[in-house]
Amino acid sequence: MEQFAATVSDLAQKLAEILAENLGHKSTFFKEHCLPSTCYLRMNRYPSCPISSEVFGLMPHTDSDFLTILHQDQIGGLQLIKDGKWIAVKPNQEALIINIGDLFQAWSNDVYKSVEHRVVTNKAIERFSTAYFFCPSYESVIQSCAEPSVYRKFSFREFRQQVQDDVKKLGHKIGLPRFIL
Ligand SMILES: O=C(O)CCC(=O)C(=O)O
Ligand SMILES: [Fe+2]
Repeated sequence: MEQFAATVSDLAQKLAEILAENLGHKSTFFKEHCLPSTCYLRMNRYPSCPISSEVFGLMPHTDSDFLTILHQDQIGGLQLIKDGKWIAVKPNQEALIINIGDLFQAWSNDVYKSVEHRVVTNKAIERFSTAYFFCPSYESVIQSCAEPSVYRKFSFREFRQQVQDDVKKLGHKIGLPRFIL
């Protein structure tokens, strides 16, 4: 697991730099703000569920980070929204899935989009996945790399707090729309 974390941590740094350079920004932001101590791994277990059509493994959401690197087993269940339709992501244990998170959407001024995804459960078989969340420190300020900016600048702490408050009050995350100028 430590080896996996080290490998995906390097990969996340490289991908973030490439995605930033692609927008014309040779950014040191990610090296300075996204450290091994501010990123984290989550191991997900989805028990089998006889009423799978009524129960999500994971509710529809976007990730509150820059990038997520995901490894899933052969069971399947991850879906993402494309043109208003839920599309199943074909399970492939030899592949990693890269998701753009909310912070990259804000940083790129909506050029990169944080994809909405969910997990449906399997009637008979449990499923496992491992997700690496590429996050900055709570003090880091996320600001658009282009003008005019779609979102006001915010600290990662502020963003997480707003998400938590919304989930508590409304039962779901609002996310970036809270920060539109
Ligand atoms: O288990 C999966 O395939 C997705 C996990 C996920 O979206 C998350 O942990 O945020
Ligand atoms: Fe997710």
